[in-house]
Amino acid sequence: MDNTDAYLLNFKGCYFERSFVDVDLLENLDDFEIRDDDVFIITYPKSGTIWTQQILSLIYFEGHRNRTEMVDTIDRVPFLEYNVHKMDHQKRPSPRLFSSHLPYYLAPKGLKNKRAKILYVYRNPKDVLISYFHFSNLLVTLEATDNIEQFMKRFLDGKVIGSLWFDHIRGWYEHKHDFNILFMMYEEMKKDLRSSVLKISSFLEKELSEEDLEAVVRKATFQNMKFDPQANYDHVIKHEIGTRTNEGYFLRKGTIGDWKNHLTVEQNERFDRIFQRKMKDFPLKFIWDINEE
Ligand SMILES: Nc1ncnc2c1ncn2[C@@H]1O[C@H](COP(=O)(O)OS(=O)(=O)O)[C@@H](OP(=O)(O)O)[C@H]1O
Repeated sequence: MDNTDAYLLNFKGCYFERSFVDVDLLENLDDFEIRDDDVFIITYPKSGTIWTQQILSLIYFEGHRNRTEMVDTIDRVPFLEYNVHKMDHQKRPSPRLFSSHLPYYLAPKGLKNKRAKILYVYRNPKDVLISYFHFSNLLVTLEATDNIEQFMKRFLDGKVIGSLWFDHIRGWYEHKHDFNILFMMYEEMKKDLRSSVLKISSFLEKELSEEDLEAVVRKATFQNMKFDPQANYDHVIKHEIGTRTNEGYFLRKGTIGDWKNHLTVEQNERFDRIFQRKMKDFPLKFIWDINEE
């Protein structure tokens, strides 16, 4: 039986997590007021959102020394369409930081008019798939399965939050001229976090001193975030959303190529064939297999 509708809500062709999505906001997205100094992190799920939230909140709020130490990342860089803590975004002081998994065609009009800045972070979809598989088994609000084949089918049918990976990235990339947008690749961030933070801060026109740069890089490593209660969403997922087990974490492995530990040779080849077919005329170059040190 297909349980998609029990967990997901389809709004104008894109799937959202049913339990948390703000339907009222979705219906009025076009008119959501955007400010020039707003910054949006836009991702397909499981591509590095929380990581980029951490980097941005450190750059903007100097989370390490500006009395924001006690504020969860989710409140510093809240999701637009998943307003978990019922914030009144119009009352938030500038500059506002947002996160979102929206497809390009649902973006508020102000973003399309190049007001505000967007960071679009993307990741090897095979690693996204594996991260998503574990996450779906962790959260009570997502449909669990212990069968990768079943999850892969769901992922390739686009019956997951954000719908089809291929459409999400293509949509944003092909419409990049409508937005003030920087594309960042998870694997590049992983390979060279320092250069990635510099690239991000330069796009945001936020100059960092050498000391601040070092602090951002240090606090945005996987190891540091995993043990930082404000950064790792532990409270939110365990006490507000709910988990099926006590074992899992939002920050699970944070590596490149974990798909190799999960997909069979046949599944990998099938995925590659679909990838080639869907992305063959796509101009953005992907370099997934950067070796980790
Ligand atoms: N600092 C750092 N370095 C490397 N990797 C990191 C980092 N922070 C988060 N992550 C990994 O990102 C994955 C979660 O993705 P998202 O934050 O986009 O998830 S969500 O869409 O907001 O639910 C998830 O990937 P997996 O570990 O492969 O499951 C996280 O571990």
